[in-house]
Amino acid sequence: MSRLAEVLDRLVATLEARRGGDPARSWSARLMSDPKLAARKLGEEAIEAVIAALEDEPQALADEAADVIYHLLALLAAKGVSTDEVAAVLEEREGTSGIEEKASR
Ligand SMILES: N=c1c2ncn([C@@H]3O[C@H](COP(=O)(O)OP(=O)(O)OP(=O)(O)O)[C@@H](O)[C@H]3O)c2ncn1[C@@H]1O[C@H](COP(=O)(O)O)[C@@H](O)[C@H]1O
Repeated sequence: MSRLAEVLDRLVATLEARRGGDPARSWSARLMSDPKLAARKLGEEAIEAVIAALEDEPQALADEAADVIYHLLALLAAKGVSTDEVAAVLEEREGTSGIEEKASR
């Protein structure tokens, strides 16, 4: 398994462990108890990632990418969408061309 896949697995487990926890002590618990906050934070982090990319700042982009991934996982958890559901969509797309898929829409 890749290093990213391993850390994502641990992060998903951490989020589940924080579910229902004290929002004052855990940012994950706070995000999962407030899906609108989780969605807003994901949007903010995505914009920060775009800015880092446009400003050509590789380390800032890596930092913001980590924020985006964490907040996306928290939003999925908050909305009860499992990472298996996302994996199933990605698996379905494997072997297809993104360009062809876009053209058929
Ligand atoms: N990966 C993260 C992670 N990434 C970002 N964040 C938090 O997300 C919040 C983002 O809020 P802000 O945008 O206001 O903060 P910011 O981006 O630093 O501020 P700006 O630069 O945007 O002004 C910060 O409080 C970060 O600490 C994270 N909080 C938690 N985790 C993971 O979740 C675990 C459990 O954390 P708790 O749930 O807090 O116990 C941690 O051990 C980590 O593994």
